[in-house]
Order: sequence, then C-alpha cells, then structure tokens
Amino acid sequence: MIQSRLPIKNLLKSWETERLITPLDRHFALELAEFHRPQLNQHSESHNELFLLICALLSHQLSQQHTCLPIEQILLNNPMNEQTAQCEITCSHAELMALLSQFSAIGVPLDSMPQNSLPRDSVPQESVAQDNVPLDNVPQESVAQDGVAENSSTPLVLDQGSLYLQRYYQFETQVADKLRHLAQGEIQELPTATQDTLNILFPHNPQKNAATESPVHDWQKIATATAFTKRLAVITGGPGTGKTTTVTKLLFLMTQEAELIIKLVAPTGKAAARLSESIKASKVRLKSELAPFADSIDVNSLSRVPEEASTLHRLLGVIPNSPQFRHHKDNPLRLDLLVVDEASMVDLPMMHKLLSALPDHARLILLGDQDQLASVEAGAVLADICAGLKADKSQSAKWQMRYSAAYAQRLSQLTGNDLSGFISASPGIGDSLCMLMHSHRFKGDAGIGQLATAVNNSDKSRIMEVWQSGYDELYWIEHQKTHTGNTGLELLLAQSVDHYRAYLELANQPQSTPLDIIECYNEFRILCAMRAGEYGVDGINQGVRDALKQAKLISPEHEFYPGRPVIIQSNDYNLGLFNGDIGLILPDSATQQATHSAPRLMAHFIQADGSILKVLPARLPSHDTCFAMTVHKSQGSEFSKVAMVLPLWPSQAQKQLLTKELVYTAITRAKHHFTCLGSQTVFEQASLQATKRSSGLARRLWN
Ligand SMILES: Nc1ncnc2c1ncn2[C@@H]1O[C@H](COP(=O)(O)OP(=O)(O)OP(=O)(O)O)[C@@H](O)[C@H]1O
Repeated sequence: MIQSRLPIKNLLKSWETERLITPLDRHFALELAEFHRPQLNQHSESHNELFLLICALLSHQLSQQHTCLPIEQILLNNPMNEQTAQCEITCSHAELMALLSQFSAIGVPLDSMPQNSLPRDSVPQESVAQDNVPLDNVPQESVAQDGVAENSSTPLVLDQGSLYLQRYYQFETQVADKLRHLAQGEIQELPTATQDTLNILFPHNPQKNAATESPVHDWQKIATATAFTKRLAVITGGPGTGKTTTVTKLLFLMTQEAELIIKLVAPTGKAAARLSESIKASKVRLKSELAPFADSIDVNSLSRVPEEASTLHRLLGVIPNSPQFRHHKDNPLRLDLLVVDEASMVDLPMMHKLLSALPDHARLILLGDQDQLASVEAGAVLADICAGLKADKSQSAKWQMRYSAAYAQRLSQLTGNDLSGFISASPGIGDSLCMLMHSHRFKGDAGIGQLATAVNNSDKSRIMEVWQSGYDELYWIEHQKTHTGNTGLELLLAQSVDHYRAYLELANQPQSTPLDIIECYNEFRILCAMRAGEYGVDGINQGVRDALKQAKLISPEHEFYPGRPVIIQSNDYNLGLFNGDIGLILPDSATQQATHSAPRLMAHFIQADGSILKVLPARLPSHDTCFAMTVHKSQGSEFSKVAMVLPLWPSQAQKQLLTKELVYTAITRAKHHFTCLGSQTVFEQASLQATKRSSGLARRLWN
C-alpha cells in the first residue's frame, strides 16, 4: 500500500532539511500519529506509515492556504510532487478512501461514507480507546467560543473526497450553512414608493448591444434590487464597475424605508479608508443626479447614508492579547445591515467569525473583485462563492448569472430587465449574486483595462498585442541591458527617484501638512511579486533607498530618517496600528512648537476617518521600509502610478506564486500608469497560471 525508500519518519526529516516541508508540518504529523495510531492488525505498520505521511501532507497543504487535502492529489503525487516520488501509495482512490475512513482519528460524516467502506464497529476497540487527545493544536477556549468542534471527536475529517483538519471542516461547513441560510431569506414586500425610487435611481436606458442587438441589462439596478430583496447579496466586479455607486444607491433606498443600523467594514484600515472616501464621493454625485427629482424624493435623506467605515477587527471587537473577538454567536453584533468591502481579502476563519457574530435578522452585502488575489490566509471564500457563475468554455462571456425561475421573474418585474435568459435548473446560491462587468473607470480602449482583461482571461496573444499597442499608460522595462546601457533595474530605480522626489521635496516645505505629504507619497508605489532577493521587496527597498540618498533626497544615517515610509507587519491594538498600515516618518511640528527645539521625528499614519495618527518610531510594532511592497499587501489600495517588479529567473517555488491573480491585482492597483519590470516569458507564464486553492466551499454552496 505504501512503498518508500526510507521509513516515513526519516523521509519527513529529510524533506524538512530540504525545506520542502516546515518543522511544524513534521511535528504535527508525528504528534498526531503518536496519539492516533490506526488499528492494530497485520497491516498496522504500513497503516501507521500512511497516516504519518498523510498528516504531513495535510499540514503542508494548509500552510499553502488550502483548506483541505483532496485524496486524488495524494494519489497523483500531487501536493508534494518530487517529494512523494520518493514514496508511492499503491492503491486505488476507492481503496484509499475506504482505508482512511477506518482510521479512528478520521471522522466521516454519515452522508459521505464511502460505499465500500467497512462499518466503524469493525475497528478494534483498543485503538478507539486511545483517541482521547486534543482535537488539534487550537486552544480549547477558542474552539468552544467559535462554536467549532463542540460535537466533534476526531482531529481529522474525511468528507467528499477530501481530508480536513476538524477545525477547518467546521469553518467550511458552517460558513456554507450560514451563507445558504442567508441566501434563502427573501423580503417579499416592496412598497410602491420604493419601486418608484428604484426607477429614479436607475432610469430606463434603452441601449442595445451593437453586435447582438439584444437589450443591455442594467446590472447595477439588478444588483440593487437583489440586495433590497435578499438577506444575502454578493456584488462583485473589477475596479470601477460601480460597486460603490450601486451600494450607495441601495443604502439610500433602504434608509428611505426604515431606520436601520448599518455598518460598513473592510479587512484593512487602508481599504476601510478608501471605502469611506468612495461612499462620500458617490453621495456627492448622487445628490446632484437626484436634484431634478427633489419634488418626488427626499434628497436630503442622503445624509442618513453612513460613510464611516471601520476594519473587520474593530467591528468584531478585538480583545488585547487574545485571538477571540468580543462579538461572536453568543454576543452578536448590534446591526441590521452589514456591508463588507474587499471581500476577496477575507479568509475562511475570519468569514466564519464574522458570520457567527451576525445577528439572526441581519442582512449581509459582500462587495469585491472575485478575480483578485485570494486572501493571505486559508481559503478563497469570495472566489468559491462566485465559482458557480463560471460560464462553460462554449460561451463567449467568462461568467453567466444563474437564477431560479421564480426569482428571475421577480427581479425582471422589479427592474424592467428581462432575466429569462439566465434561469438555471440548479441555481445554488445564484439568486443572491450579481456580477458587474462593465468598467466605467477603464474605458473600452484604455490600456490598463485592456491589459487587466487580457491577463484575467489568460489570453497570451492579446497580452502581447496590448503591450505592443503603444499605450501611453503602459510602460515595459526589460530586465536585460537597455539601449542606454543600463539594466532594467537601474532604469526602474532612476524612475522611482523621479516619482518619489515630489513627496520628499514637499516634506521639506514648512507649510506642507503630513496629510499632503502622505497623499503625494501615495501617488506612486513599487509592487513586487516576491519578498526576498534582488527583485523582491527587500532588494528593491534597498536599491531605492540608495538611489534617493545619492540624489540627496534622503539622509538615511539612522534607522529612522525624515521621509522614510514604513509598513506595519503586525497588529498593535493598543496603538491602533494594523498589519499593512503604511505611514511616513516626518518631523512633528507640534513638538517643535511646544519645546522650541528641533522637531521630534514621529511616524504619521492616515486613519480611516482622515485624521493623522502620530506614533513615536521607537514604539512602532514590527515594520519594514515601504518604497516597495508586495502585491499581496497592496490589495485594497490604489495608486496613480504603479511599477510592478517580476523576478528575472524565478525558482520553481517562486513560479508557483506567480499567478494571473497576482499580475491582475498589481495592474488594477494603477489608476493612470502601469510599468512592469520583467521578462516577457515570466510575465506570460504568470498570466497563464491561475491560483488553485483546494476547498469544498464552492461545492457546498452550489450543489
Ligand atoms: N452606471 C454608471 N454610469 C456612468 N458612470 C458610472 C456608473 N457607475 C459608476 N460610474 C462611475 O465609475 C467610477 C467608478 O465607480 P465606483 O467607485 O462605484 O466603482 P467600484 O466598482 O466601487 O470601484 P473600485 O473597485 O475601484 O472601488 C465612478 O467615477 C462612478 O461615478
């Protein structure tokens, strides 16, 4: 059943030495195998070996942000490729499933029992009796409060062909249950006045598709009607497709109806600040759009639409030095409607916490771009929610709405848009979803939008065509020496000096405020695919720092110097600083006035409400310089100009991280100009590789 050149224990050690797995993966496997020895029979030794191997593979899989380990991957030698080639599992999928379901450490939900598996009571009792050990390495108090694992007795679960850690299994099934439950909730009554206001907010626009002559659907109106009538609405779309505009109109509609407690949140402080700004701007636009209708609707009630957004952590109530939040299922949030922006950044455990804390009557609206990078931690919740809308290859569009017949009819009546062409016999949670596909920011022929679309579609020839079209807003720097005799990196550093010069000069002018300086700094950012190496964040930060020093724009003699940008790497709830927050070290004019001495250096951060938070540099939690940052950390932010850096010769491990979602996210952070330092091959390879996260959530939501 298992053939290995070394005992698995030794094999894991050698993988650890080769850094193919982490020490945590090996220790996790050893500990679990020690407590949960499979039943004793003539195969017990090979069963133990198999169990040990599978535990290590599962732990490795979780560290790669998957939420489970599909059994077929074990057999394909997949998650560990060259590693598993050193040992082989010689049984069929069905045999392996049947075998695993007999292991006392692996629970099997009743509806997921492999048909040919033996009944549980055939397992010798002495092995069952050993299983009185902790569920996993999660502290027990958190297990209890989350409502996770209370009734579970095995550390692992085998369900629908995948192996889970009990904790992740509970997260996934409970998130799926809650989302499905919310999606079923429908508000039947729609007062006539609301219908009238909906029509004013979205006037009839009798456009036709130029190619097909079919009417163009007003998906923003359909999304608004969905969110008004459903307890769960997921409104997705790329940058500038009108998500904020739509949700502002929706909130206006809702505040006309009733007094509701509405909360706006985003995963990071930066994203929350941007949501606030977007809602404010959207309200201003809406106010002028509605001015002609002042006789029929109360335009002033727009002031009831909230515009302050906070982070998810703040909403849930952080408890210092604890992984728990103040709000959970036994102490739910006090709100009627929750809007979560940048939902693609929300990982599975966080989504679980959020849904657990939602009161029974509340409505939930998730906003985000399903094509962006998945969350930094485990899972790809938004992508899984949208997975059921993926069109099959025969269709020209990438996505296809999927409504139940009854709800399509209702939405058609409410919005005046004919949705009969989008009815599905198996709509899953499709009634709650709405995808906005037309970008109002990147007009049809704009280079950034074209490139983003080509990358998103992994369209190799179109990608090259866009790069070669001579768009002013796109600029390519080849890694190798250019006609000027400089390397691509030297060219990028020279350009970075030009871009960063503006904020550093502004910082030297006495009348400049920290807000002006930070906003000027935020005009440009270098985004790296990697952290380490010459072309990673570390190398590029060093390079820019040296180049700025040479240009006499900074004097980095000390650790903290005026103009040094810093990015926070961990949460400090007492200071109110969170992972990913970015600030600038600047002289604090207030200390100068107070003490009549040289101004003290302080780190300055823009808060979600637009105010400035000042922190003594010595008190900063762990942080890094931020002339360059990773694409991952840039999610939820936008810059006027972006330069993306791809590695020159990516290693095998780096290649796995270079995905089209990463490139797409970097491109769409740029509002006006996008530069790429790379090689054509690496850009293409990355654009053709889609992120794969193993998870059963999509299946649970759509089947
Ligand atoms: N139906 C529309 N017609 C014309 N312009 C629109 C429409 N909807 C949105 N816009 C404009 O497009 C721009 C982007 O809209 P909005 O901020 O709502 O998009 P978004 O999807 O929230 O963007 P992001 O993902 O970047 O936050 C705004 O200037 C807005 O006024």
